Amino acid sequence: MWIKSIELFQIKMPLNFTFKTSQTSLNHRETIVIRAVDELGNTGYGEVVAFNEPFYSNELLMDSKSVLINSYIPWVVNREIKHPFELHKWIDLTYPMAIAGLENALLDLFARRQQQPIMDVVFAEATHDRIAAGIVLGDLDISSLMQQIDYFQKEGYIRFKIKIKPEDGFFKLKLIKEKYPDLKLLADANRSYELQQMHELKKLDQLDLLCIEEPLASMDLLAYQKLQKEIKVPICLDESIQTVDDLKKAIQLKACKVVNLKIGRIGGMYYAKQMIEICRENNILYWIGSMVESGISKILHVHLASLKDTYIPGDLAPSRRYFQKDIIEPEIIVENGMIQVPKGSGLGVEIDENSLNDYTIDHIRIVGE
Ligand SMILES: O=C(O)CCC(=O)c1ccccc1C(=O)O
Ligand SMILES: [Mg+2]
Repeated sequence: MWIKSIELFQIKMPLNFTFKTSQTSLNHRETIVIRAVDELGNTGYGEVVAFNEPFYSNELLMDSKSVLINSYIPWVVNREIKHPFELHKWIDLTYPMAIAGLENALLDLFARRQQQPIMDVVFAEATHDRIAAGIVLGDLDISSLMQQIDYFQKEGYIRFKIKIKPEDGFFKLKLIKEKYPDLKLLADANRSYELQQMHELKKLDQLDLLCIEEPLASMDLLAYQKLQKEIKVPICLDESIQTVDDLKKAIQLKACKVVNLKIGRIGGMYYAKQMIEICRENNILYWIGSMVESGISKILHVHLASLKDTYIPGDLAPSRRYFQKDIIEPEIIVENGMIQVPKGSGLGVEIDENSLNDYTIDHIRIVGE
């Protein structure tokens, strides 16, 4: 396919709630939506999910934007691309979120052009038509936390991820477990514990958690190796696994039993597929996370989570939990705790251009000469 133009829509979406983790507090989500157009007028969309501050990854949205404009996009515009994964031969992983956004847009474009669902282009395997949703609750005070769990479990959600910090993480999880023993429960510490807090970390073993995500402040896999030897609860790595080599090293060291895969963090679907294959070969459990993003990236994660051997339901909740209005049509909805995986070509959803324009704070179009 011949790439005619690429557009960047820098968007700023107000969040319906303050998203609080051990590291930060978010009221808005700013990302960059990428639209790619081919010579036949087909379009494809991807999203660059970097943040404005380095609380989660070192890649900042402004850096993703400039590397896209100055380097990656001039490379693909006015060029014949046989397959979107060709990108990864030319572009390294210095800016994984920028490359993922561009790859995802070209992949959606390519799949639509071939009239194939996006998952069929990448994986030759059966997938679920519907998947279970998962709720992530921020670092809330205990009464709001219990209230929210009560509300969402009545709505049909069964899987809950709770953001925790050392000061009160165990206390909160224990109360939740006592009141709702049957929930599928996990916790994400976002690097807030020290290895020296072993006593606090070991207490998590009492709670029958599905896993503890990214507990340690240091991203040192040797520290994780030590920790996983000491605790029974499976360690799930998120931030610490950015490349295929990181994953191989973690497996070799037995530094984790579970991996949270997010397409932006690891640089695209090309790497997601490789990591899933590696997990399968090494009996590492994997599941699909997310990053408080618009429906464009979220729905791609819904597709990925339709693989049949994910460990637990993903961080995948309805559009309206996050935003008053999403930019995909139909929006992501959850009924009885389940999300329908879109059928149809590419991402299987349309883009609501009005919403996209409403949220846009900067627009750049790059065309070939
Ligand atoms: O609700 C979501 O989209 C996932 C929330 C989440 O946990 C998260 C959101 C943004 C950045 C990092 C993380 C994380 O998994 O650590
Ligand atoms: Mg996480």
